[in-house]
Amino acid sequence: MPRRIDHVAIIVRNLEQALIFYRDTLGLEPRAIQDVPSEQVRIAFLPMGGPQGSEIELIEPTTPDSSLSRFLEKRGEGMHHLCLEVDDIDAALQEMNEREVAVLDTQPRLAAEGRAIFLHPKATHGVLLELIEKRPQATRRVER
Ligand SMILES: CC[C@@H](C(=O)O)C(=O)SCCNC(=O)CCNC(=O)[C@H](O)C(C)(C)COP(=O)(O)OP(=O)(O)OC[C@H]1O[C@@H](n2cnc3c(N)ncnc32)[C@H](O)[C@@H]1OP(=O)(O)O
Ligand SMILES: [Co+2]
Repeated sequence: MPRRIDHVAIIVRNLEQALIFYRDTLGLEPRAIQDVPSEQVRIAFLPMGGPQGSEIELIEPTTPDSSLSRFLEKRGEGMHHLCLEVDDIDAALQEMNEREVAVLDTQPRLAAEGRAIFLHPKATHGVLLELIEKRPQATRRVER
C-alpha cells in the first residue's frame, strides 16, 4: 500500500536554530515553513530533490502542553516520525482497522499537505508512522 517515503520528521527545540545546520551547513533549502495549529507545531519541509524525492520535516512544538512538547522534554531532539505516502487514505484506514492495527485516528486528519492517519508506535515496532494521501498541488519538488 505505501508507495514512497514522504518525509522523515525530526523534532527540534527551535526551527531557526536547526536550520543553521540543515540549511546553512547541509545546504537544504526549506521549501515551506508553516504553522500547523491543529497539531500545535511549526514545521519546515526540506526537499531532497527529484520529482518523487522524500523530505525532511523539522518540527517544533509551539505550545508547552502538547504530546510533542512532552516528547521533547522526555526524549529530547531527534527522530519523531516517518511518513509514508498512500494513494487512498480512506482505504488505508479501513484496512488498518480490519487488521486491528492501533490507529490513532478514527477519521483521516488534516495534515500539512493532505489527509493523514497515525499508527501507534506499539503497532509498528516502535516508530510513530504517518500515512498520508497528498493533496495534488501540495508538493512542488525542486530539481537539484
Ligand atoms: C504537521 C502536520 C503533520 C504532517 O503533515 O506531517 C505532522 O507530522 S503532525 C506531527 C505531530 N502529531 C502527531 O504526532 C500525532 C500522533 N501522535 C500522537 O497521537 C501522540 O504523540 C502519541 C504517539 C499517541 C504519543 O502520545 P503521548 O500522550 O505523548 O503518549 P506517551 O508519551 O505516553 O507515549 C506512549 C508510548 O509511545 C511512545 N512514543 C510516543 N511518541 C513516540 C514517537 N514519536 N516515536 C516512538 N514512540 C513514541 C512513548 O515512548 C510511550 O511508549 P512507552 O514509554 O513504551 O509506553
Ligand atoms: Co509528518
